[in-house]
Amino acid sequence: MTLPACVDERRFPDVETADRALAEAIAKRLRSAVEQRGQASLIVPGGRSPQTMLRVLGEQPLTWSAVRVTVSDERFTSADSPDNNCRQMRKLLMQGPAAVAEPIPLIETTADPQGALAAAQANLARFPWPADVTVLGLGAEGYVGSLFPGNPALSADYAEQALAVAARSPTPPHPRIALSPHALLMSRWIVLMVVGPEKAEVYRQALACGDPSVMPVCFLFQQQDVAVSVWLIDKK
Ligand SMILES: O=C1O[C@H](COP(=O)(O)O)[C@@H](O)[C@H](O)[C@H]1O
Repeated sequence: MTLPACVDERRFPDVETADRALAEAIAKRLRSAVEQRGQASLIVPGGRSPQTMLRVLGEQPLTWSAVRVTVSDERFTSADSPDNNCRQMRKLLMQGPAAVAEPIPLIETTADPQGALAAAQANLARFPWPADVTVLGLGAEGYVGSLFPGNPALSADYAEQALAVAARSPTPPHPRIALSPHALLMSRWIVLMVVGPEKAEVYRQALACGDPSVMPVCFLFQQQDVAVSVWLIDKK
């Protein structure tokens, strides 16, 4: 299958090699952003795909105090819940050298669900856009972040969108907040982690599908402004 012009696929024989290569590539970009602009910004996903990579990335030498980090999406959970993506980011990435990076949470309290979207927007105003690096996981139904099939943001005009949008997982329990397609495409480099044969099959289906309202990841493939590297491990 011919790949979209914005996509380059990088295939790896195993997860360890892929995670180390990605951590080193991200660190290189963040280092160069700090050198050129005095600051750097990074978006990371929740879920299982990035877990080891985040640990390896957090050990990389760079001026982490100049780096702001946020998550691609968040669930309405308490900050100490194992399901909280920002908690995972702090626990895995922000150890060792990366402990001094500045985290920007999307949801800080579950006490005010009505005000949560406005609060997320306010937090995201502190994030230096465009993101130097945005890492995304690929969900089983072809979603990225918490942009699940049918989310209205996937069929709206991206240029008109807010940075964060309301989202709901098809399987309960948590309502969510997701970075919008507009926000995710405001990146200098996007990496899509496709880990394992099942996800590789989802990725191939998405390339063939081409409709973001059915397989949300497709919105990454239908643009020409941002390079998207697919970090592909299609073996067990
Ligand atoms: O719910 C979510 O799932 C996706 C994919 O997770 P994975 O465990 O299949 O890697 C993740 O990227 C997203 O941030 C998370 O909230």
